Amino acid sequence: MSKVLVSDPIDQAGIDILSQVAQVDVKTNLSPEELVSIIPEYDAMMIRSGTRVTKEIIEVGKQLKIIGRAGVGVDNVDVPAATRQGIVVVNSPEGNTIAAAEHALAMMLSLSRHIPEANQSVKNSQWDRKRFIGAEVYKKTIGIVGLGKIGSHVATVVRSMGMKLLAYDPFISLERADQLGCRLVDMDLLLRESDYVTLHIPKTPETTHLINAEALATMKPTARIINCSRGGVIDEAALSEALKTGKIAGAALDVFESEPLGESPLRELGKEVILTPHLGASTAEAQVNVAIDVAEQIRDVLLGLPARSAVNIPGLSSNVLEQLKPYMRLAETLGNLVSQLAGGRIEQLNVRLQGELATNNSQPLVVASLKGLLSQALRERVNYVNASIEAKERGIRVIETRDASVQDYSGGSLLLSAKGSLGEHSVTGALLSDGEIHITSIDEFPINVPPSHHMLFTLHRDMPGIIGKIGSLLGSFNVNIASMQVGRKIVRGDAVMVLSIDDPLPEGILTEITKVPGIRDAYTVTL
Ligand SMILES: NC(=O)C1=CN([C@@H]2O[C@H](COP(=O)(O)OP(=O)(O)OC[C@H]3O[C@@H](n4cnc5c(N)ncnc54)[C@H](O)[C@@H]3O)[C@@H](O)[C@H]2O)C=CC1
Ligand SMILES: O=C(O)CCC(=O)C(=O)O
Repeated sequence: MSKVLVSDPIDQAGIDILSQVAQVDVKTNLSPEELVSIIPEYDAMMIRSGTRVTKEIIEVGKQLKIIGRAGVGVDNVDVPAATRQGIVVVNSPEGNTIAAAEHALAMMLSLSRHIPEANQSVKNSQWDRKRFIGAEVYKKTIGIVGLGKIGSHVATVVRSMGMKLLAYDPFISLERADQLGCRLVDMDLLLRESDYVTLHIPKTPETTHLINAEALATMKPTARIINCSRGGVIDEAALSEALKTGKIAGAALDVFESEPLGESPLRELGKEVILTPHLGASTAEAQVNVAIDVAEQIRDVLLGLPARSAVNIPGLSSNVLEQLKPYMRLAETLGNLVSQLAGGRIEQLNVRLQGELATNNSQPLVVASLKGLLSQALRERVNYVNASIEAKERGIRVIETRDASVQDYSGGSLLLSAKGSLGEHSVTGALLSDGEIHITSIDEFPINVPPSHHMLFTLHRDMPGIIGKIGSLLGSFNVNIASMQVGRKIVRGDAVMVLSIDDPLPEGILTEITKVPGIRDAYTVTL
């Protein structure tokens, strides 16, 4: 039975799903050393933001197949290291959207009305109403940085509160911003005109310290900033200074450069600052959503099924995946076949999507072709996650082409050709109406055979008696032929023969076959 380590608090709904297929160990607050020592026995990890899944943990986690992040941000996982090791990393892109947006809104209103300080004063038996004069958000301008899922929900709500909306997001269209009632502007204008700035961006090299001393100096002295996205997008030292010197009026932060927040000048500030301990996703509803979403994906991957929100399998959204899955099987089979025909070191793989297939996203098919191509060399070490990296590291050049004009099979066909140190070979395949894979050409010779576990291919002169000779030779070695087909372009020219055989070819027989007059080459293949 598979073993899953849950190393952060996860809702029971997720644990129940995992328990259907695995032994689930919930061990929270582990030190990095403890994690390193126990991770080798686990097939999957489920985490929130508390666990840092470092390269060291990944490297010793030899059994790991999947790391599930019950939330959005995967910046606490070394995704490149996981990818290299073929570990799928999944998240829950939407499970906590509303929770995080509502936390930002709560922060904005709390900051405007000094709710935390006012609450504390009443609890301290005071009744000071003058100290807590607030500001209304109605008719004020809010600048939303990052108009993705959370930023969009914030926009929808603040619009209905009568605020004027500015947005900065270089990856969002004018139409989308328009739909949300936002004026898309540059960052400088957003900072200059906003009474409230709310950040909803990932932490990337571009967004790190996006809000620095210079940016803060641009803001109005009455402006307030809210960060419920990622620590590090604000320079905390510069922010503390700007608050202390009155360059801006307030800040509400849920996330920090280092978590848990240690010694910080932010702690010394008064009612102009609200700090929460990364609570954006902490609602009962969001925790159920993300736990179910991620646990289902871990369960599926442990059962050999694809994950719907993998962050490190390029181009595989769930819709694309469902539609292309049979063709990915085809691509993988053809990749495996062509690598065995080409033999030696492969230098280049051409992937041609033909007919209807030419209108599809090629990336999943390329990845599947590479997985098949490398499966002889890497066996189970290669998967959809690391196939592209492994190919790149081996210097395999990948060329993708499309030809919609080829109308050979309904649904289209896929042609792979591999060029290597021993020559070049090509194979074409398609799916028949029942979804069965068929190899439809070898080195441009038309054939129509389903792949089988053991196969023998010959290139020979099309002349009487040759098929009989191969049959007798195989018989003399006690090899049983399950099926046989010949493909040729012209009568008595060159031809290929494809045999499905019941057992692997015994040692030495391939050399005997190549000695048969008329046989130019012979290849044995295991699929
Ligand atoms: N505080 C908390 O507990 C939570 C925090 N988050 C964090 O909130 C952030 C936003 O999450 P979602 O809206 O779900 O992500 P999303 O991917 O839907 O949206 C992010 C947006 O940021 C934009 N963006 C990327 N680089 C940018 C740049 N340089 N400048 C401006 N915009 C840029 C993208 O175009 C995208 O529209 C993430 O960092 C996520 O980790 C999410 C959930 C809970
Ligand atoms: O797991 C959590 O509570 C943090 C959520 C979060 O930051 C995210 O989903 O990106």
